[in-house]
Formats: sequence, structure tokens, C-alpha cells
Amino acid sequence: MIKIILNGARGKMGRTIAELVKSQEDMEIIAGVDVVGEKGDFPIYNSIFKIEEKADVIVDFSNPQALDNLLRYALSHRVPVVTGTTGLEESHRLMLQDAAKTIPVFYSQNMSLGVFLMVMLSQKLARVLSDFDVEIVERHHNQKIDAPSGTAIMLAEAIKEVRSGAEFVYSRVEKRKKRDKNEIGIHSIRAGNLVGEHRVIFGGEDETIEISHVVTSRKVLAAGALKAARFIVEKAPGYYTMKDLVDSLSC
Ligand SMILES: NC(=O)C1=CN([C@@H]2O[C@H](COP(=O)(O)OP(=O)(O)OC[C@H]3O[C@@H](n4cnc5c(N)ncnc54)[C@H](OP(=O)(O)O)[C@@H]3O)[C@@H](O)[C@H]2O)C=CC1
Ligand SMILES: O=C(O)C1=N[C@H](C(=O)O)C[C@H](O)C1
Repeated sequence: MIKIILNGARGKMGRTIAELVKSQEDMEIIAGVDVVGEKGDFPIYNSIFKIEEKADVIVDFSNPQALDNLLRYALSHRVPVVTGTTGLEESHRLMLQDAAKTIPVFYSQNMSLGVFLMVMLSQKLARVLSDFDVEIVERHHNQKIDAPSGTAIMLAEAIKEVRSGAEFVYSRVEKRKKRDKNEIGIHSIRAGNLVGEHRVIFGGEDETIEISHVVTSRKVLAAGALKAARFIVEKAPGYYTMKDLVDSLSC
């Protein structure tokens, strides 16, 4: 049985994961962590340091501010971490990479396998269609606290890798005179209860290619997180991503 600590347990992703775990025969949540504690199917504590039972993995969908304590706990108890929290600064990413020297750490800004394929495809298109303009549009629910989305940044970073001189431009002022060829424009929309939508638009001379991915239920993202948890529990310390998971599934 894989014993899970769920960080951000009272949140939208936390609740979706908790519901999904109920139907998994090989997994159980032993404790949750959130800003406010709660009693329920499992205890939710307001500090991860209050948890006494040993877990096999921590699954985190919370807030970048949670990362420091979460990693301190994970390192001192040698527990692998799966995190999908977005809005991370460079310092947070370095913290994850540093922790990965001691424990297995899985990070993905999007837990959908479909989005991983979209990233690969976008990179290929950006390489071949090197003179096409690239614009990324992401749409999410009105409760999302970070913008642009982690996925939009991941898409832009993958495209930047194959486009020398390219720069991201967030919230571009629409009154600009002319589009700079090196820009990768990122546009964020927040409305209603949209779960998550990403579009990459490649605009060329007389033709446009658009790749889009739409999530209509968080169950997709929760299922991806549980796949990641199963994937890293027995792994050696290291930094793992969706590429490692997809490679393991397709061999
Ligand atoms: N990688 C992926 O596939 C996905 C990533 N995400 C990301 O996951 C994160 C959570 O998303 P979502 O569930 O929608 O957000 P929610 O706001 O619904 O849930 C986050 C929960 O974490 C709690 N929280 C805040 N700070 C801490 C802390 N220091 N320790 C423990 N818990 C804390 C929040 O409490 P309070 O409300 O009181 O602040 C809230 O209950 C976001 O960064 C989001 O972008 C979301 C979906 C998929
Ligand atoms: O906050 C969300 O909801 C989501 N966040 C992730 C992101 O920032 O890319 C992934 C997904 O789109 C849902």
C-alpha cells in the first residue's frame, strides 16, 4: 500500500485527488496538510511537522510558499515528493533540484500526459517552422492565483529551447507598433470555472497552425499525479519529469 501525505488537501486539486485515491486499491492517504486543519476521511493538519506516521510519498498541489517546509520535512524523513504547484520562482526550482540530490522529486506544471505530448509537438513545430510567429493563449478559472499558467511557461520554455534569441512577452500592450519576430506572446484569460485550456498558435504567411488542449475535469490531472506517485516511490534520488514517466509507460 502506498501511503500518501496530501499537501493542499482542502484545495480543488487536493479534494479531487482524495476522491480518486478512494478507488485505488494500492494507495491510501494517511494525512493531509493545509492552512486550516480538518477532520474527515483522514486528518488534515495545519503543519506537515505534526504528522507522525511515515509516508511513502508526498503529493503537493498548494502554493509556492509551502515548498520550504514541505522539502525540509521530506528531506528529514526521506520521503519522495510529487509536486504540481505552479507560480514557482527560480529560487523554488533550485530548491527542488537541490532536494533531488537526496530524495526522488517529480515536478510537472501539468500532470496531463496529453499536455506533455503537446509540448513535444510544439517544440517540433517551432523548430521546423522557424519563421512562424508563436503565440500562447491559456484560459483558467477565476480562482487561479498565478498568471501566466505553469503550463504556458513550460510550453514557452520548450519553444525557446529551439528558437535562438526568442523571449517571452507576458501581457503585451496591444498598442505596440509592430510584432517583434523574437517574441513568444503569452496571453492569460481568467473566467468562471474553466478547468484549464492551452493553445499554441503558429502564424505563418497565408497559413496558421494551432494546437490546443482542453481539460474539462481535474480528474485527468489527479490521475496523472497518482501515476507520478507510483512512478517515483521506488526510484533513486533524482529530479523526474513527465518525460521520464511517459518514457517508462511507452517501453
Ligand atoms: N500541475 C498540474 O497539473 C496542476 C497544477 N495546479 C496547481 O496546483 C496548485 C493548487 O491548485 P488548486 O488546487 O486549484 O488551488 P486551491 O487554491 O484550490 O488549493 C490550494 C490549497 O493549498 C492551500 N495552501 C496554501 N498555502 C499552503 C501551505 N503553505 N501549506 C499547505 N497548504 C497550503 C490553500 O489554502 P488557502 O485556500 O487557505 O490558501 C488551498 O486549500 C496551484 O499552484 C495550481 O496552479 C493545479 C491543477 C493542476
Ligand atoms: O491552477 C490550475 O487550475 C491549473 N494549473 C496548472 C497550470 O498553471 O498550468 C495546470 C492546469 O492547467 C490547471
